[in-house]
Amino acid sequence: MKEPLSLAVIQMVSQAEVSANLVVARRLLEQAAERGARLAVLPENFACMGHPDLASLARAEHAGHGPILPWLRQTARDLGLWVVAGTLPLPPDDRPGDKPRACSLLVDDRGERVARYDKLHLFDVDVVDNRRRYRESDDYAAGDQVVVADTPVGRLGMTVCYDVRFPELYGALRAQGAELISVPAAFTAVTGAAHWHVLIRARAIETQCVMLAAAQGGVHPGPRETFGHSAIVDPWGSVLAEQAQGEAVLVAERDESAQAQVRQSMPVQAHRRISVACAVTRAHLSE
Ligand SMILES: O=C(O)CNC(=O)[C@H](CS)NC(=O)CCC(=O)C(=O)O
Repeated sequence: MKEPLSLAVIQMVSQAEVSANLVVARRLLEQAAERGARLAVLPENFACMGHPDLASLARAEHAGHGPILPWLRQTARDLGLWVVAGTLPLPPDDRPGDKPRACSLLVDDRGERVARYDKLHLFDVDVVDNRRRYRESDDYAAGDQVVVADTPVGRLGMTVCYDVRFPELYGALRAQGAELISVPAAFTAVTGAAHWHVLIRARAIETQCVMLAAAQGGVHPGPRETFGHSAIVDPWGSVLAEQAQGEAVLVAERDESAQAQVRQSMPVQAHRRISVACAVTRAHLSE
């Protein structure tokens, strides 16, 4: 018998203080490891929601003085767990003076960094909630790369939150062989209620990938309310596990033969008539 490939999605209600969020994240990752997970996905901004000075935090992390990266390496190593570290603010590796990006890091079970994905689509949107206006580009610059990485649970495509509204990114990930797709998120309560489930299930169905959607779900400083409903969705679009609000650990097994069956019986990748050129446009990059 092959060892099961268990996947975990962590839901949090992160606050402004980094150290307190890291204590919570550690406890939830421990639960994921105890339940047999090989890879776990943390939500967007797991370590800081409503942090007053993201630029300084990003600079400190890049310089190796921040609290988050050493914590991440240590936790992954202690628990023997691959971790998708939701997002944290980091400048580009080779340009530490640049504006931070919303960076999703993949670390392996020895705590080594395996991949870095910088959120491509920034949430500059007017929403009818108590904040009304989101301008993510005030704090962050956009990424410029599509990223897949091989893990023991399969080939992972990396995305973040608002990206989930841009199916061509997911098509590019499928074309690059993705079998699982991570979506750390902090959807607003308003847009989440209207669109979240449709979007994550549609991306699962279109790509025939497992969607690992790790959300923030509750009330944060601001105040700001996030939708939650973290979920693991299988390649047929079925929701295998879900949590509406509050801290949670979701675990599900990757069924490789079921995924192969879906892809074989409905070969959408072979049927594709329109291929979208997979060049990331730089036109929207700020600065
Ligand atoms: O700013 C932070 O503290 C954390 N980052 C976020 O919350 C990000 C950028 S503001 N949120 C989204 O992308 C929401 C997308 C969304 O809600 C939708 O597409 O409807």
